Amino acid sequence: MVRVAIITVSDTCHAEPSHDRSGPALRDLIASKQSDWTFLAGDIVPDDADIIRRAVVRLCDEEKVDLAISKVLEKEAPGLVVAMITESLKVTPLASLSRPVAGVRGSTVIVTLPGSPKGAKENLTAILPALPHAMQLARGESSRQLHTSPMNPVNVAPISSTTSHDYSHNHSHDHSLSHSHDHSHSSSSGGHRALARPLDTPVAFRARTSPYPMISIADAHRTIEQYSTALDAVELPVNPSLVGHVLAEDVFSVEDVPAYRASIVDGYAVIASDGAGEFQVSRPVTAEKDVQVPRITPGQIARVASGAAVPEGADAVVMVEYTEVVRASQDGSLEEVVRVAGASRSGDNIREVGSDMAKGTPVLPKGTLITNIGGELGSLAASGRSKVLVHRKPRVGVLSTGNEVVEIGETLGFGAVRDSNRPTLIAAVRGAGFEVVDLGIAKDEPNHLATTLRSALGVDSSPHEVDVLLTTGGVSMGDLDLLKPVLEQRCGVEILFGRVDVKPGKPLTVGVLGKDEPKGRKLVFALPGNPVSAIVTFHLFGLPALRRLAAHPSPHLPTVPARLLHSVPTDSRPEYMRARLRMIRSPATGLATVEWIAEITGMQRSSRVASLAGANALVRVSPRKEREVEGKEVGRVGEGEVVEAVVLDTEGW
Ligand SMILES: Nc1nc2c(c(=O)[nH]1)N[C@H]1C(S)=C(S)[C@@H](COP(=O)(O)OP(=O)(O)OC[C@H]3O[C@@H](n4cnc5c(N)ncnc54)[C@H](O)[C@@H]3O)O[C@H]1N2
Ligand code: MOO
Ligand SMILES: [Mg+2]
Repeated sequence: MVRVAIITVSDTCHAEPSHDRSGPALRDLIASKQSDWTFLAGDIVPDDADIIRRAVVRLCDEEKVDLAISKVLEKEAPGLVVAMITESLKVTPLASLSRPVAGVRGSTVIVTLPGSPKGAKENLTAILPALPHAMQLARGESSRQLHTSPMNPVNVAPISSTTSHDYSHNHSHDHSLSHSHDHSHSSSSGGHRALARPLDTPVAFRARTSPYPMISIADAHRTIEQYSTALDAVELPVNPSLVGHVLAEDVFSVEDVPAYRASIVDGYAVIASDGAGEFQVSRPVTAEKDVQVPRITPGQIARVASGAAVPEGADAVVMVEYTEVVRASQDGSLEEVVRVAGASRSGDNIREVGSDMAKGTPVLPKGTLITNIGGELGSLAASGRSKVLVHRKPRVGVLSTGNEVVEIGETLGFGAVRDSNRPTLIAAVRGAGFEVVDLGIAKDEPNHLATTLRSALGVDSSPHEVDVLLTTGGVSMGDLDLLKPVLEQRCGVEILFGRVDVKPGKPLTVGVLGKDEPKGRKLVFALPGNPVSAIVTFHLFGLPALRRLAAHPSPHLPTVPARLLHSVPTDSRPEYMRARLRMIRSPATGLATVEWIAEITGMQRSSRVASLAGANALVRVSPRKEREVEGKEVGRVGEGEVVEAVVLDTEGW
C-alpha cells in the first residue's frame, strides 16, 4: 500500500488554508489515477526552511510515507525532473527556466511541483506512471536494478545550485536541507561537485553553457597535485629497468669499493722507499677474480694491470712508461730485471680499500631518481645491493574516443578522422618511461564507453587495470561528448574539474576514482579531442602527474626564458604556442652569455598537429587582459620580447 503526503509551501495558504488549491487538486488527481493509494495528513507550511524541513522529516522518518511532495529532497532523481520539464515545455517555453527537483529521503520519494494547480497537475501527470517503480527502487527492492537504472537516486549525482531546478524564487531551503548538495566551487578543496548532465538528458534540455567553472592553470595544477601522491614502494632488482624509478629508501653500501687495494695504472708495483734503480721482476698480476697475488720484498717489483690487486708489500705503482727492460728471457715472454726511472711516494697510483665507496656509508638518498645517464644505477650496482626499494611507476591506459576516429591504414570514409592522438600519447608516455596499456578506440556510446572505462580502471577487477587513464575526445559541449557523464555516473569517477583557462585545452577534464584511498586511487585525464590540445595538455598536466605518482623529485617540465623571433597575437586565454627553441651563445665570450630564441611553428590551430612537428618547447603567451599599456589591452606580443618556454626536448640545442 502506497502512502502519500502532500506538503504545500505557501505563506498565504499557511495563513489561510482554504486558499490552498494545489494540494486538493493533486490529491484529486492521484486519487483518480491511483485509487489504491492512501493519503496521510499532509501539511501547509510557510516558506521557511526550518519549518519545511521539520514537516518533511516528520513525514519521511516518523510516518514513513512512500511519496511526499515538497520543496526538499535528499538524493536526486533527475529522470523525474526531465519528465516534468518535458511536460511543461509542451505548454510554455518558459518551462526551460523552471527548476523542479525530485529524489528520495530514506525510502520516501519526494518531488517538487509548481505552485499553480494547473502546473502541479501537469507535472504530476507526467511522472505518475514512473512513481511506483521509483518507490520500489527507493525501498531497495532490487539492488541490481538499482545499480543500473537511470532512475536510481543513489547512483544519480546531485546537481549544484548553478543547474538545480527549483520553482522557488528563493531556493535556500534546498541548500539547507540537502546533505548531498555541495556548492563548493573551490577546485582544489575536496567537495564532490557532480555537475555532468544525467546521461539520458534529451539534447534540447542540456545545459547550453558548461556547468563546469573555468579554473586557472594554477588551480588545475594544485588539484592534480593533491591527488597524485607517490605510489607505494616495491622491491625491484638492481638492473637497467630501474631507470625512471625513484628510491624509496636511503641506500648504504654493502661492500667496500674497491674491495682490495687496486692499481690505478698499468705498471709496476714498487716499494716506494726503494726509490729509483734496477729491480728483480716478480710474477705479474692481472685484473682477475680469485687471483693469487705474490708478496714482494725490498729489491723486487711486480708488473700489475690497471685495476689489478697490488701485491702485498708494495705501496706504490709506477707507470710502465717510466720504466725499461734491462734483462728478459730469451723468447721475451718473461721480464727478469727492469729499471725504474724515478722515485715514487707511498700511495702513488693505488686506490685503497673502500676509498671509492666505503662499506656502510651512504650511496644514494631516498627520493633519488634513477636516470639513464648512468650514475645512480652504476652506484647501486657497485654498492653490492642486488635489490632496492623504489616507488612503483604508474601504469597508464590510453584510449581514443569518437565514432569518427579510425586506425592508421583503415579506409577513410567521409567524416572519418585518423587516430593521431593514441599513437602520439602512447609514444609520449613510453618516452617518459611509463608502461602503457593500449585501450584502442571507443565509440561515443554510453554503454560501450562505460564498459571500456570501467574495465580499464579495474572497477570490475579487470586484468587491464591501470593507475592513470588518458582518454581523448568527448569532453566539450557536443551532443556525443559523453566522457564527463559516463565517468561520473557509470564509473564512479569524481570529476575534479572540467574546464581550464588555457589554450589549447579548455575542456581538459580530470577525475579521480577512489579519492579517499591514496593507495588504490586512479586518476583520469579526459583530454580534449583536438590533437594539439590532447598532446599539449598531456605534457603540461598529465606528465607532471605521472611523474609525481612515481615520486619524481621535479615533476614539471623545466622552463627557460626565450626571446620571440617574431610577434604573435594574444588570446583571451593564456596560450601555449608550439615553438622551436635554439640556444644562442654570445659571440664575444662563447659561453658566458647564453640565450634561447623561440620560433613559432606556423599556424597554431588546435587541430593542426603539424604545429607540434619539430617543436621542442611550448611558449607561454600571456592573455590579452594581462597585457595592458596605458589601460589598453595589447593584442600582440612583440618580436624580441622574452617569454617563458616549457622545454619538451633539448635535442639539437
Ligand atoms: N560549443 C563549444 N564547442 C567547443 C568548445 C566549447 O567550449 N564550446 N570547445 C572547443 C575546444 S577548445 C576543444 S579543444 C574541443 C574539444 O572537443 P572534445 O574533447 O569534445 O573532442 P571531440 O569533440 O571528440 O573532438 C574534437 C576534434 O578532435 C578530433 N579528434 C578526436 N579524437 C581524435 C583522435 N584520436 N585523433 C585525431 N583527431 C581526433 C575530432 O574529430 C574533432 O575534430 O571542442 C571545441 N568545441
Ligand atoms: O582549447 Mo581547444 O583545446 O582551443 O582547441
Ligand atoms: Mg566534442
